[in-house]
Amino acid sequence: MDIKSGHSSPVMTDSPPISNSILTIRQNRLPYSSSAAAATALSQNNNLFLTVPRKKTGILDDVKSSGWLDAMKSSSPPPAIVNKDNISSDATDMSYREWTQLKYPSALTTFEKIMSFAKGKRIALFLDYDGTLSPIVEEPDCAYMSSAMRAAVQNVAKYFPTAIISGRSRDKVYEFVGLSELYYAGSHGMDIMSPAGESLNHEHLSRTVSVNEQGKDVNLFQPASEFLPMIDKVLCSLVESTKGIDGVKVEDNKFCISVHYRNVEEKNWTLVAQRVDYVIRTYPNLRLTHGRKVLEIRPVIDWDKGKAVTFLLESLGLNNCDDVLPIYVGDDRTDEDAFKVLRDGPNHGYGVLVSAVPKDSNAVYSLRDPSEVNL
Ligand SMILES: O=P(O)(O)OC[C@H]1O[C@H](O[C@H]2O[C@H](CO)[C@@H](O)[C@H](O)[C@H]2O)[C@H](O)[C@@H](O)[C@@H]1O
Repeated sequence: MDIKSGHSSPVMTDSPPISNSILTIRQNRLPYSSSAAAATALSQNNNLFLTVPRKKTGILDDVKSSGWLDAMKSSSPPPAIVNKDNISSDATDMSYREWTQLKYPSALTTFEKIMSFAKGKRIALFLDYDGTLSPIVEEPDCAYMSSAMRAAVQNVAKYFPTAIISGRSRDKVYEFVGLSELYYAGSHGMDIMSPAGESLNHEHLSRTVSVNEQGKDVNLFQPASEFLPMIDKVLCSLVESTKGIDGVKVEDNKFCISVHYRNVEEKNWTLVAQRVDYVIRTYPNLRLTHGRKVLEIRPVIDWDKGKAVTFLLESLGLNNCDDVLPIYVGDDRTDEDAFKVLRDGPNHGYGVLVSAVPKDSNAVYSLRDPSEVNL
C-alpha cells in the first residue's frame, strides 16, 4: 500500500498486505495536514431509544411495561455465551461463523477487499472507545487502553484524520487515550474538540475556543450546552437516589449521565430502573438509552454519534466526496447511529461492529473484540 501526499488527507493507492488488525498500518507514510446546531425537537424514531413513560403512576409497572428490564437484561453478552476462558462452545462458534459468513464479514478476512475499495480514496477514521479500543471491564474507571492499541491509533492518525467518538465525557476519554493529535467527541458526540492547531470549520459552529492540557487553543462544539445546569441537578438526584443500592455507579459524562448496574445483583436491577425512572420522569427534556449494562440519560436534542460523524466530515471538508471513505468502528447500540449514517447517508462508508456474539447491526463488517481491532 502506498499513500500519496499533497492532499488534505492521504490517498490510498495500492492494496496493503493482509493484516490481522484493522489498525495495523505499516511502511513509510506521509502525515496528513490537515449558532449552536443543537436542534430542539427530538426526532428519534429509532426503536433503540426507550421513551420515558410520563403519565402513569405505578413506577414499577412503568419500568416493566416500557421494556426497561428486558433491555437491561439483554444489554451485554450474558456470561454463559462466552465462558471464563473466553472459549466459546461449538454451537456458539458455529452461529458466530455463520453470522460473519452470511451477514457481517470479518473486517480482517475482507481487509484486502476493503483496501482495494479504499484505493484512490481518502480515509477518515472514527473509533468508539469502550469495547472497541479497550476491553469491557467491571470497573468503568479502569477501562484502560493498552499501549499497543495507543501506538496503533497514533500511527493511523499520522495518515488519516482520526476521531474518538465516545459516550464518556470528553475529558475522561482524552485522559484514557492521551493523544492530542486526534479529534474527540465526548458525551455521545455532544462535546466535540479539534486537535490543537486544527479548527472546526462548520457553518453551524458557534465556535468556542478552549485551552487544552498543553496550553494550546482548541475548538469546541457543544450543541447541548444549555442543558448543563439541568444535567448537573439530575446527576446529584441520581447519586442520592441510588446510593443505597450495592454496586451501582453513577458516572458524570458532562452532557449525559451513565447509571451502571454491571456490579449490581440482578435481583436489584428493577430497583435501579425504578429509581432512575423516578428521577427522570419529571424532566421531559431528558431521554434514556441503554448501553452495555448501563442506563444512559441525555438531553432531548437531535444529536447522536451519527450526527457527530457528519459534523466532523463537514468540518474536515470531507463530506459528500466520492473520493472519501469514512470508516467507523464501534461495539455499542449508540454506535448504530453512526453505522446508519455511513450506510444510508451521502458520505458512504463502512461501519465495523465489534462483537463476539451475533446481532443485527447497521454495520457492514465485524470484528470479534478489541484485540482484533489491534493485535
Ligand atoms: O461510547 P463508548 O466509548 O463505548 O462509551 C459507552 C459507555 O462506556 C463505558 O461503560 C461501558 O464500559 C465500562 C468499562 O469497560 C463497563 O464497566 C460498563 O459496564 C460499560 O457500559 C462508560 O463507563 C460509560 O459512561 C459510557 O457511556
